[in-house]
Amino acid sequence: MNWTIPKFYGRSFDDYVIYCCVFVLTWLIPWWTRRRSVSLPPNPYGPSIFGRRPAILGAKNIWKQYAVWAQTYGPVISFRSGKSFFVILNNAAAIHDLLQTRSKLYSDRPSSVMLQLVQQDRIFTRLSSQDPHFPIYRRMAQEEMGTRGILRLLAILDENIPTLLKNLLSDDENFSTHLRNCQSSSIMKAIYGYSVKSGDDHFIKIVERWWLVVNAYLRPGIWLVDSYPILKFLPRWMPGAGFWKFASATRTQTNEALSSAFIWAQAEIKGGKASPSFVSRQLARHVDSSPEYTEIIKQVTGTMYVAGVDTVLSAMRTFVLMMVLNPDVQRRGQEEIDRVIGSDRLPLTSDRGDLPYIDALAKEVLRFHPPGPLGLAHSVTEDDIYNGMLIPKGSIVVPNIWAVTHDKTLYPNPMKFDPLRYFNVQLEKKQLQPDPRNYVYGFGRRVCGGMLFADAAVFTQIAAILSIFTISKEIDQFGKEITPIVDFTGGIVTHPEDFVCKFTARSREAVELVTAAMENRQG
Ligand code: HEM
Repeated sequence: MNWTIPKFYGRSFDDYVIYCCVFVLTWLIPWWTRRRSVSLPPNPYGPSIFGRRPAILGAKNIWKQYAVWAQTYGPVISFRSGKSFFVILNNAAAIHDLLQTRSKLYSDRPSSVMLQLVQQDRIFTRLSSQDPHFPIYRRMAQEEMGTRGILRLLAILDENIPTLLKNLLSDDENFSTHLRNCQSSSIMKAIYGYSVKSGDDHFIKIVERWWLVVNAYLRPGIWLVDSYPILKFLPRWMPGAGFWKFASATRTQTNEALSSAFIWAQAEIKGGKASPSFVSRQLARHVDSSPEYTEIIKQVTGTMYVAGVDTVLSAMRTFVLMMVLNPDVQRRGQEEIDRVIGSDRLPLTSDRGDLPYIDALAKEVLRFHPPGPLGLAHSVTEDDIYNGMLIPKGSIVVPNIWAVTHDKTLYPNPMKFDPLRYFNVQLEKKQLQPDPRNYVYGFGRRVCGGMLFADAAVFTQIAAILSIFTISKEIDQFGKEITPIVDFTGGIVTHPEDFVCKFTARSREAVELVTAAMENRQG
């Protein structure tokens, strides 16, 4: 029998063989050789047998473990978890070189099958830097919360302080709840023009229920379907397809969390009753634009709430813990407030320039425990080579912010809580320690979209609390002081583990000041 080789598009099979050879010789082999000549960053776990690693990013204290490994393996370490390849950057130089200097390459976010299934890949913190809408998201955040926009928002932060102080006066046991409500109220007002009436607020509950789920279950590496995307074709009734149930419940929750307050704000604007807000200004600015813009405003503002409450709360809980454990620092802060502000009024956001010690104290809180010790993971869009190591395209790149803010070469004696480290006169070597805000708010094109708002909120709450209260150790039933342990939860945003303490009003005048501030607010 005679075999005839068929022709495709007028070319013979031989032609295609030759094209393939040319492709392999001119592109594939050099690429392969280049890739083989550099090695991956050291893997502290050693070779993996089954290709799957435990989900580790949100584990408690994992940032400390990475920092310890960095001492043995160098500042850049890597490992594989299922199909994901993780690169952890453990010092300021590596973070600067990759996430800042090569920001164009390193600004993507890791996506995953699960994120797409729950439709979370459109929220600000998760949006791909390759998405055509990404520059619009960033521009919007800049317009509303950048150096000019922030000036409109400072009054909101000041307005919410009297309620916080009043709540702490009447019920210091639940100080975390009061701190959370204060920050939630400020954000809801700034974003939607919505005034939160009680801690039991309907909109806040919706968002917080959703965020609890997201924080706990949407970390890279948790779901098997992320490592083995083929699993998404499993019929929903099959064992192992339980992720479908989670995905569909979370998708509904996501939609509700992003839409509820937004729809309320739209109705207020339509009815001519709205107070100025992020939503009202942006809707007015894009009044003739497509519905696409409305969707973007909804995604951006919804993310602002979730990104902005837990983070500030974490910093404030660390502040309270540090005040319990460092009474000298607390006293010094109070002295500065008494000297500069006096006892006739509460400190305001605008007092920052006159309160350098409180300013330093706020920085030290962020350094001592960055609310996101591992920041938010970036992802790299091309193969890259750094210091002779290959960072493969698609790697999940994690900045270990905690390791930087506890690097002895930058911050001597890093476990000491010491605001004086930012005053160069205090340092024998005259070496100024870097401002930790350069690290704790993230890097490059993905730097925190609400950084100035967050920073002003942390400063104002700290100054106001120290002007009215002394925070101290709680006394147990046997009359002994309870010393809290310095220990932090796992998660993306991490908090001090629950602890008890007392808020005692510093004087009768302080109590009267709070009462008067509340009356002014209501009047
Ligand atoms: C002390 C409080 C806060 C800290 C420590 C903090 C820290 C961070 C960090 C580390 C990132 C990731 C940056 C990166 O990927 O390199 C981030 C992103 C972000 N933050 Fe904050 N944040 C805080 C408060 C806020 C507030 C109050 C808002 C809004 C009102 C906000 C909005 C955002 C947004 C929208 C992003 C996503 C930016 C993007 O993906 O392009 N944050 N933040």
